[in-house]
Amino acid sequence: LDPASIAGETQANTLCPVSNKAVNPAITVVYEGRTWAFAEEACKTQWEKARAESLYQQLGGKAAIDAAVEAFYVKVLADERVKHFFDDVSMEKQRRKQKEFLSAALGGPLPWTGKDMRKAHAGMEIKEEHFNAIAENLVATLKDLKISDEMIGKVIAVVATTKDDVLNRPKKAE
Ligand code: HEM
Repeated sequence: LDPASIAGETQANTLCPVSNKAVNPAITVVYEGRTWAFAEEACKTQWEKARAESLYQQLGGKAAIDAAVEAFYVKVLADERVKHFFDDVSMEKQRRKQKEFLSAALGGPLPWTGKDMRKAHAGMEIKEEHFNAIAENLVATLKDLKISDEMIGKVIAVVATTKDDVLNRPKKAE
């Protein structure tokens, strides 16, 4: 993915995030403080529709995801089943990365540029019970935030797509 297709904090993107063509600077939308520019009106329409339909936006966008990840790691670090995995981890960095990863996975506007989930968890000996404990903490967090069971189910379905990679299981045949 070309960085020129990502709106910056202070300047708009120069390549269209939908068509990858040069943008028309007159066709823009401001989303969470960043100005996104598009090549065509149709690109803008498509992008806005994708945002509107995303779990990311339905959950409340950046503010909601950030708050959820903060509360999630409070639970994780209090959970005897999994807290030891994070003993030597910078939690400030971890919270930032998880916000970015989950935001992208749930359909937020910014791409994930970190490690793939298999590499990120390689060599940690994470077992299914650990994965399930982590998922349980996420469900409890979302319940605390009064997210509906239907939405929680959808979020967990997205998180579950990382399971084989996080557990370092062989990839399923495609
Ligand atoms: C449930 C799905 C999970 C997701 C979406 C997830 C996501 C992530 C992400 C985005 C990172 C940062 C990757 C990077 O550095 O670019 C990470 C790192 C990490 N994850 Fe997970 N994770 C999941 C499950 C787990 C589980 C089950 C455990 C252990 C119980 C775990 C333990 C860790 C640890 C310890 C790191 C830090 C590695 C380091 O910086 O040294 N994760 N995870």
